[in-house]
Amino acid sequence: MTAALTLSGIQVRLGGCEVLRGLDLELSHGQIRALVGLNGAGKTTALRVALGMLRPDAGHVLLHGQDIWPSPAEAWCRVGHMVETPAAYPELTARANIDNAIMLHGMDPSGCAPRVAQLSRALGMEAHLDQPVRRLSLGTRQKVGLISALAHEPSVAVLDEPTNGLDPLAVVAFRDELRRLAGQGSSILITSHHFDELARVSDAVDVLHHGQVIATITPDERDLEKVFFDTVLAADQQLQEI
Ligand SMILES: Nc1ncnc2c1ncn2[C@@H]1O[C@H](COP(=O)(O)OP(=O)(O)OP(=O)(O)O)[C@@H](O)[C@H]1O
Repeated sequence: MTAALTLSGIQVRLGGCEVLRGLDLELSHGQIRALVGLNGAGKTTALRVALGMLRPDAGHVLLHGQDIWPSPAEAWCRVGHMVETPAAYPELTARANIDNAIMLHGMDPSGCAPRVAQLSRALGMEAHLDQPVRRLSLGTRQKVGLISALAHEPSVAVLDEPTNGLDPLAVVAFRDELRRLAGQGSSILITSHHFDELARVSDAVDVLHHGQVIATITPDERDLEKVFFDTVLAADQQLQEI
């Protein structure tokens, strides 16, 4: 079966630095896959490439088997995403921001209203839907971003540090939501620094180090945090010996 999302041989140079150095990654149907790595490892850059927000210097990005270039905006619209700015228009209400995102995905906001209501309830966001985003706390803005990314039940979702700033109740609700989406066949790529959370929700965790995937861990088999540190330390040791 064709993968939902494939990144192959991705190379990116930014500001004279090699940020991604031949990154390969495959997201299967119904899979929750995570990218972990130290600050600056290239996680956000990889997601931006996956979404067609950044053109790689080399390599290919395939969405459901089709190269996303030369129409990256189309691919971007087909994928649920939250990378960098959770809610784009601070003067608009949370609901208007969410509706804008739904329209960006080519859907009718009224058709997605029940789903927005369900996600808002689950994430504890109902009371804030009609407030301007500029008045919302950081965690509440994050919820706006998550609802915007998931309201249209995307076949592929790409989420950068989705649980940042969420309260514990919202973290649990978000985890349930990811599992529900994956159970329906959606594929989800996330980044996070929260290993406990990743161990609970991910099917596979890729360790990104200096722009390359150096290991893939199945979290239910092993202590994720320990394997991460061992893998990164061993890679650095090898580099020093060269
Ligand atoms: N526009 C840019 N110009 C130059 N360098 C950049 C640019 N964007 C990112 N970088 C560099 O690319 C590297 C990877 O950044 P990226 O944001 O992808 O890392 P990350 O793994 O997401 O980090 P973090 O865990 O801190 O979020 C960093 O060294 C960063 O400084």
